[in-house]
Amino acid sequence: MDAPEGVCLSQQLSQVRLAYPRNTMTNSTDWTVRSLRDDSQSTSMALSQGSGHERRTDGEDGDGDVIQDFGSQDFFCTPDFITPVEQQFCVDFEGSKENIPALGSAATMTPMRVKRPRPDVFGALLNSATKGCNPRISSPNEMFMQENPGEGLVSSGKNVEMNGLDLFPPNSRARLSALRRRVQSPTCLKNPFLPASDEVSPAQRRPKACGLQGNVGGNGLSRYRDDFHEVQEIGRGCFSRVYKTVNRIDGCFYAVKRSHRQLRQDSERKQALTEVQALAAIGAHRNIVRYHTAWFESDYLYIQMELCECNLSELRADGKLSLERSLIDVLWQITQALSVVHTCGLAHLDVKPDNIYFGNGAFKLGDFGRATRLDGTIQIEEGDSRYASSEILNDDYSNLHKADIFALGATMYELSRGLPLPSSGVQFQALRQGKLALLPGYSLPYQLLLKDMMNPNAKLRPTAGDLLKHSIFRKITGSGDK
Ligand SMILES: Nc1ncnc2c1ncn2[C@@H]1O[C@H](COP(=O)(O)OP(=O)(O)OP(=O)(O)O)[C@@H](O)[C@H]1O
Repeated sequence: MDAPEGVCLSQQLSQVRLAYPRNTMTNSTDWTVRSLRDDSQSTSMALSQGSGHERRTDGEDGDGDVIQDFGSQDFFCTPDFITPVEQQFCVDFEGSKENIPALGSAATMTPMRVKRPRPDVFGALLNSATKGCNPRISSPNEMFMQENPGEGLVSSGKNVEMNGLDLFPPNSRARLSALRRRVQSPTCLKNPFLPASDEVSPAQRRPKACGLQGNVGGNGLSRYRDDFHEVQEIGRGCFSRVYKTVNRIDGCFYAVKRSHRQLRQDSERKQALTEVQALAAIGAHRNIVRYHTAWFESDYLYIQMELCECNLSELRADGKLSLERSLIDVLWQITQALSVVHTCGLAHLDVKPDNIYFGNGAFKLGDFGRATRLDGTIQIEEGDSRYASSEILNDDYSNLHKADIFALGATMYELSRGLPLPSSGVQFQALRQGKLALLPGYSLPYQLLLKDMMNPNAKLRPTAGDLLKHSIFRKITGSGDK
């Protein structure tokens, strides 16, 4: 062979090295190596001399030459790769499926697995598939090929395997199911910054196999399952179920609320999103149940929120809320929440003991599912009639912030009295006329304050801002001018 041919071969060999993974070795076609080595000996010494890669062993072919690195027969294991004229080596995998058959095209090729342990490759692959990060990618195979050119591929007859899973053909549902089965929820991480009392126990951190019905998204993947470990169901309302969960990344507990129904119509989605959008608009406040994020999955709405311990109805039932002092504390904190809500131009419209939570050392207003704008630009859905003021019942929405004050007064009245409020009848009417029963054991200023808050005339009720200045809170704030 003359020099130019040798140079050409060297260039081709270096291309092969770029294109083909190491260790894809077979010893079945060493004739090609031998002939090439003989031919190229004069100009491609690096292939056989001084490189230190060549090693003599007793190979199966009896020849005894198995070369384990660059220049070995492994780079020439198929006739495809030794085509001498206008040879087209695949340097760029770039997700092109055209490259794939070449790996398995030799009839005599011994299947040999090249595995690189990549524990997260499926999770990453599926995650990015969900998020549609690359619109050019139409299958997990292509995704892997783009992200890991030339890596982890295994020749196995007609198809190519990755980590033992045959990934082709691409349009196979069974293949996707197999892929899905291989995805294991990661274990929840421990948050080292949490106090010991808030730590998630090892049992709670353990991955769980099953849970919510219909938890898998339309593309077979679940953000809920991926991001959260479900501990238990903690409550049900008319609209949703609420689960105690642990976030797998930050290791903290959260409440995740999932709609009962699949929300397919735009109108029902819009309605369901009221709570999310109201909470997002208001922002974080110590006395408002904190909203973190929300998403749709299989047409169910999921809302990630701060986890609370209990609500006021439960506290009252446990006898922990009977003292005036503790009720004034509740009133002070929820009035602060209402002050923020009203300042943001919103009304809650469903203030009641069930929707006031205790968690992280504070009382918090929650369930903003009926929140609306004070300016009346959003359709109003009335809340629980037991706490509804007379003007709301008469469809007068001109003082919506005062409707919240009435509902908070009614809430405090109910908790103080220890009896459920009527939803109709004489007593129901009396309360809307400002006729409150005496509350034995409670101070006069406290009772008068509740009477003010439940004044039949909305305009005469104090605003949240007025309330915060009331002298009854002096012990809490150390100030107050009334
Ligand atoms: N952030 C939270 N932390 C702890 N428990 C919660 C939380 N949010 C809700 N819950 C529990 O889940 C139950 C149902 O929640 P919620 O009342 O908000 O459901 P809903 O269907 O949206 O409301 P509604 O029935 O009032 O329309 C509550 O009664 C409460 O026990």
